Amino acid sequence: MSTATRVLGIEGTAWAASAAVYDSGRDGVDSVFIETDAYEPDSGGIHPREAAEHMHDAIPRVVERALEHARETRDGDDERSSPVDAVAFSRGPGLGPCLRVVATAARALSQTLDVPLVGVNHMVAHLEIGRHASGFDSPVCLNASGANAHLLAYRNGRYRVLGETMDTGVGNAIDKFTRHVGWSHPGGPKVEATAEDGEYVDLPYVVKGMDFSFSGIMSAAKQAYDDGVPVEDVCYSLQENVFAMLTEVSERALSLTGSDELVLGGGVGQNARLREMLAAMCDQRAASFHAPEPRFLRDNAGMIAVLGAKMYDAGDTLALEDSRVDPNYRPDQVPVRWRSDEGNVAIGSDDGRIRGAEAVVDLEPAAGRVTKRRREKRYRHPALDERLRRERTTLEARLTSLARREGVPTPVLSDVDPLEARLEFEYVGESDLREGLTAERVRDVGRHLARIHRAGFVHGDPTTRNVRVGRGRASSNERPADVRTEGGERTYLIDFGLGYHTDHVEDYAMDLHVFDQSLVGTATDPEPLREAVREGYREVGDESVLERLRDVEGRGRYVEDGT
Ligand SMILES: C[C@@H](O)[C@H](NC(=O)OP(=O)(O)OC[C@H]1O[C@@H](n2cnc3c(N)ncnc32)[C@H](O)[C@@H]1O)C(=O)O
Ligand SMILES: [Fe+2]
Repeated sequence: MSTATRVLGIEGTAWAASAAVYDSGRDGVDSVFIETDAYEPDSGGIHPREAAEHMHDAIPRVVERALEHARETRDGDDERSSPVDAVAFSRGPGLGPCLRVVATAARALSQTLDVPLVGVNHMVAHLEIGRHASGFDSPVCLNASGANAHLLAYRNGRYRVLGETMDTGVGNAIDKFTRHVGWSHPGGPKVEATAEDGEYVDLPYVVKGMDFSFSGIMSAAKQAYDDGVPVEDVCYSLQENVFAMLTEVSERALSLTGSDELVLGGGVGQNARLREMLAAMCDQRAASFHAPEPRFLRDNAGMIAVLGAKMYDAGDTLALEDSRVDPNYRPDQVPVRWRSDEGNVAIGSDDGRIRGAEAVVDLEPAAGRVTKRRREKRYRHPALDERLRRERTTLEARLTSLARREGVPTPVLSDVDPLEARLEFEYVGESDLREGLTAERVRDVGRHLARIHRAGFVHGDPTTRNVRVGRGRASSNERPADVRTEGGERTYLIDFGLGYHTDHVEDYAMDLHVFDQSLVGTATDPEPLREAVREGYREVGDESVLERLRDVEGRGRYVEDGT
């Protein structure tokens, strides 16, 4: 007789002292019982020591309640001595003192119940609960939680981080604003309620490829409040911009991976406006969207138990001596053993031209013309949508021309209409670099990037798809040395729509890094190409940028080893 898998989950990374029992069900119908005791700070944000004390008091209570439930709901003919098959706990990321309390409790339970211990990554749990509930095979996942904000997709045994916040988590950013206004923690629900009566005011909007940043918009929001802008207007506009940023990068990730499934995870996912925008975006591109029920979005042990059961079934258990917690545990550090590789998402091999995240592009090679229109995004507030499409169209036109002035082959612009968000270019090249990767061409791209960086701007999205190769007219400023490859062939940079002026070495390094990652994602043997882009860059550009690139790579996010 087949028995169901039953796992006790324990969560306590920050505010939720929570225990749950997942039962996979004998007849295919599973169930999750969750008991949570929330820590509510008297003032300010979460204090790690107070939060740990809360865990210390509350964890035994919620665990006892969950175990009681497990005993009560046991099958009469189940002869196993323990009411659960395994104990799963959040190993990180989270607040160290809280994690240690939870881990200690989990180890003790695993010993007294005499069942294995399973160590769960909290961020992967936020993601897996959506995949579990939706039944999607290979979704892109947007994790919008307090301390984090990630875009994730599965490939070769890991969840890869496609994009993430460059500063704070999305919930924490919102909570900092509400603290400034004097509201109690957590601020997210208060912003949502207050936003209902608000009107739109302009605030910063910062997206770089699939990364995004909240620091600028948060300082501007505080400043607006201090300047007397009605708080409901600030709340409303904060939501409009922050959630549009998250929706935009989610759409870009769908476009770049070719996936047509999106799941949402994390406490901020409880926000109705965020869900509405994501649903509208998916609807507009005929993708499927799933948001788990609120009890599975905010921190909860149910998601720990559900992923714990998958890991337990895959034999992924922990010896006591290996069960240390990790406050900085990243989702891409987790070897994923509980799913087959069929759900691989094609990171880097995009068909973005056709399903374009931003624009519709009409190619007319015979007429030598390309027309690009930035589509209206229904999920965005109309004022924001218009502003972004106009700004990006103008910027794309300007940077494309500026780059050519620096000796970088780019298509000649024949028409711009910022109001219609329309651009018309000369058709260049015969194919994408992606279809014909050679060291020589890649070296040339390295030189091009160095030239535009020296001129004080970045491309913003230099992927192998945004480089065209072929013969073509030389630009007026092009020096003979620029025509590198055989037969007068050139490598053209196109699609400067995400470019911007900057004098920060970090931005230049990130620009190079984006290209480097696109080589890794596209080429079967990327190493010689990665070397070539650096060589090309070194010929023209600044060594400090290459140094910073090494720094960026050392930050640990960008592991693509597939092991
Ligand atoms: C590491 C772990 O401890 C952390 N968890 C966490 O931050 O709790 P979570 O439950 O996923 O998210 C809480 C955040 O979610 C926000 N939040 C809750 N309801 C919200 C709403 N209706 N609108 C916007 N934000 C909301 C809260 O303000 C808070 O910042 C994480 O996942 O990053
Ligand atoms: Fe969380």
